[in-house]
Amino acid sequence: MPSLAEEICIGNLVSLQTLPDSFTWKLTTAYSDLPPSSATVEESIPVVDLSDPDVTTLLGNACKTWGAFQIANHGVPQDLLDDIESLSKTLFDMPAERKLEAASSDKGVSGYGEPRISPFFEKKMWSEGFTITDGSYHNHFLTLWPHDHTNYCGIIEAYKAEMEKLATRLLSCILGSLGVTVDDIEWAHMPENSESKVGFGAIRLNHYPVCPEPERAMGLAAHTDSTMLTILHQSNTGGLQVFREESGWVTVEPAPGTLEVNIGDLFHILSNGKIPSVVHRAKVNQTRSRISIAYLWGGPAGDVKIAPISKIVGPVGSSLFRPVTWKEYLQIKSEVFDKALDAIRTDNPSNSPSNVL
Ligand SMILES: C=C1C[C@]23C[C@@]1(O)CC[C@H]2[C@@]12CCC[C@@](C)(C(=O)O1)[C@H]2[C@@H]3C(=O)O
Ligand SMILES: O=C(O)CCC(=O)C(=O)O
Ligand SMILES: [Fe+2]
Repeated sequence: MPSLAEEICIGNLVSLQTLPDSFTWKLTTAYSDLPPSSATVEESIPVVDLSDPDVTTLLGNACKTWGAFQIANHGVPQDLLDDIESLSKTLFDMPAERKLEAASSDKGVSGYGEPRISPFFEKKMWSEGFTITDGSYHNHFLTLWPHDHTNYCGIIEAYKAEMEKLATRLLSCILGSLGVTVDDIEWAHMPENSESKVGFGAIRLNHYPVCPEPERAMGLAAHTDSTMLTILHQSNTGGLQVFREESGWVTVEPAPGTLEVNIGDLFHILSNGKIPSVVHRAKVNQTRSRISIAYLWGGPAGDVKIAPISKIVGPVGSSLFRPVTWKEYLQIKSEVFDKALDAIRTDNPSNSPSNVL
């Protein structure tokens, strides 16, 4: 019987020459690895310069076509990106036993561990990570860095502040491309929600160690983020792939100075389906390990319901999704994973009151 450290920590597997069966994926299911026959040229997601005068149109097109894009001139200081990347490296370089002292509890999400989506897959993913959803990372950091935790906590706080600023800016540009403003979001007018119109979701530090057989392994399986949007910083090693029906899996090469943005399920709901949430995954590498840092921008806190923006639905249109709170949506996602959007669709016969127990 393997110990918890052997069971959970990919750090113990890097010396292996072959992939254990429990980590070997058959990549023939839902999203094929092969490009569709219609895909002719090698494609890539757009890089949008945020200082471009046409930024609203450019972001709108990228969102509608891909649900993902890279951004240049985003204003996040390079030093901060370097700091959070080196914080992540320091953490993942620790021995398995040390990392496990900061493991997320059985019920909790925050802390060190496997990707949260792991239970939905038969095979294990070739990655480890650390999730920050609340203040509990202070205690985890104190355990990991007894003498230096204040410094590391400061990096997280500064990162959160910069990312929130950037996410808010992106939200207003993307809404602009749909002909609406933040004030058209119904919950934005609620006085009790004035402190934070969209809530913090999570920061996920991901580590993908060198892998003996990358073709047969999976770093992070295909998923959409539940968020409004996710801002991703990837180290200089590629691995992120986004899926588009017409193109198949497309690798997002890390371009120096850029950040990658994924549209999440909440934005899909707000836009009444006009903007897709992007299916993405992370592949691994035979010679280089990889770090990525995802800032997952969540929904509004508490009882506030998220629903398609009325002005986008229009006077005669119909709302594709029923209203849900962010907490409720995360719960649905944790139960039905990739069927979560279907579970709240108003035109899905299995969601009609007579079919809901
Ligand atoms: C706020 C959240 C989004 C997330 C679930 C969580 O409660 C905390 C972890 C987040 C994350 C990060 C990696 C990918 C993802 C799908 C996962 O398994 O955990 C997302 C979740 C999500 O977007 O649903
Ligand atoms: O590591 C990556 O490139 C993807 C990470 C990701 O999708 C996530 O953390 O949600
Ligand atoms: Fe993701």
